[in-house]
Amino acid sequence: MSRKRKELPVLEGVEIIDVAAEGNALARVNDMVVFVPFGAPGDVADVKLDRKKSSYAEGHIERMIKPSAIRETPRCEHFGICGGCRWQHLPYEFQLQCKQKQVKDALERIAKIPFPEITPILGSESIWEYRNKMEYTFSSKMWLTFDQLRSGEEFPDRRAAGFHIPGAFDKVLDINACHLQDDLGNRIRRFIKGFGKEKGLEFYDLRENRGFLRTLMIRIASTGEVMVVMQVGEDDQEKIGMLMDAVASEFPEITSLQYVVNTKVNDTIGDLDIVCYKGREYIEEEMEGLRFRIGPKSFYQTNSRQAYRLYSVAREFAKLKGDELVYDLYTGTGTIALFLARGCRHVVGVEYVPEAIEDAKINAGVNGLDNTEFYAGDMKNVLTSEFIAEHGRPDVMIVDPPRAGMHEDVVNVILNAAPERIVYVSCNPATQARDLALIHEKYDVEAVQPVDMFPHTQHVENVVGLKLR
Ligand SMILES: C[S@@+](CC[C@H](N)C(=O)[O-])C[C@H]1O[C@@H](n2cnc3c(N)ncnc32)[C@H](O)[C@@H]1O
Repeated sequence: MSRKRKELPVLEGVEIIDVAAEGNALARVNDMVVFVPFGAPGDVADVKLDRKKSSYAEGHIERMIKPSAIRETPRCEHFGICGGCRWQHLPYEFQLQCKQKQVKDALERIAKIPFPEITPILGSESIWEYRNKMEYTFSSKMWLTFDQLRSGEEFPDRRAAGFHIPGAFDKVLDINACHLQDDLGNRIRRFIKGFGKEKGLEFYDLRENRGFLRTLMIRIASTGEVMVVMQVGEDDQEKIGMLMDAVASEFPEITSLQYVVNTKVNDTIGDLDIVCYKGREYIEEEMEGLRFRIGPKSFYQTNSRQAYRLYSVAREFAKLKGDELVYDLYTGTGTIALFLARGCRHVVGVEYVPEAIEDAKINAGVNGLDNTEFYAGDMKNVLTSEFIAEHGRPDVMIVDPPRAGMHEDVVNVILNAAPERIVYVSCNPATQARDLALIHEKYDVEAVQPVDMFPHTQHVENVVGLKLR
């Protein structure tokens, strides 16, 4: 979304024919693929090119000639500027079809292995307010839209709280309402922004690395518990106390109010001490009677209800009878491991982040599950043939790697361990398909079930059940 556009041509009367990667729409003009953000299949429009490469181009809709019949009015006032929900103008049913196709295409074009019919994607029951966690950034440099710039209006007060614009690290789109989380999240953010302005608390200058209000994380659990973590750029206890007291008194429903002082240049807080100002240090999520403690640094699937459906699919594909040894690789805070622990003999969880492993152990204790053990470290270093000799050959392996998929060494150790079943949960069908092509050496795909965790985005989760041949 650069403002310094090179003078490239306007392509007239372009028909959008499909959706493509990164949530863009796609057109074909004289054998050239043109990616068009916020287009809809069926749109006919004049498209101004912004970037041209040898094999493809990127452009934006300059003039709509005939909008697609499937278009819907986006709910969000920030649609088209905010990088978040790029598919709000597409009906939810159509979004689901696109995600189903994304999974099928990856299996056909990348994995190139036989697979059974893909069961219809499990759509999200809530398509709004489905996120349990949101993170906002405060900035002294509000992003000005093209319309605002063209209007000639002056914007002397550019303090903002919202989201980064892709490709503009120092500017933030001021958000009035985001519909991805319960409206309480909007009210808390708006209150802190208003309070900050009223009391003269400096909004962070991301270029100068100066200021007080930096970021805000809001978690609203399905149990109703609410966590707020305010990141500030100065260790000024008077200001911190004033802000925290005001938030606590305005929002008594907050059960965990925390802050962190960060004077570093980057705004990651993984290495910093977070101070609990009021309430408990964690909130709890609940799933089938299991309680999961979530601290400010803990990972938890952001769509709680769909996480339950995702884990239920994983459990179904694992076909546990009760006496199995299960490995849960990339276990995070051990949620899948604990979810399965009641239905098998023993679970071994492995994960990179030591704090997540600590959470997993705590959650095992909270739930009285003594048939689990967890290990922290890089998968390719931890999961070795020695590790398997020591902990036992697994009957079932659940793998849920990050977007990059699995390291080839890890795939090889899994193939040598040869569990009866593998359940591969993935947030990236392309890398999952790449890994499946290797796993296919010894395994057949038994079942494929996509799950939608993120309505209005192009992201899709996919679960594949595999059986040793
Ligand atoms: C998609 S998350 C899965 C989390 C968990 N299964 C859940 O549902 O909550 C992927 C996890 O893999 C971990 N991870 C990433 N790279 C890793 C590596 N090289 N070795 C071990 N774990 C890794 C991440 O920290 C993250 O917790």
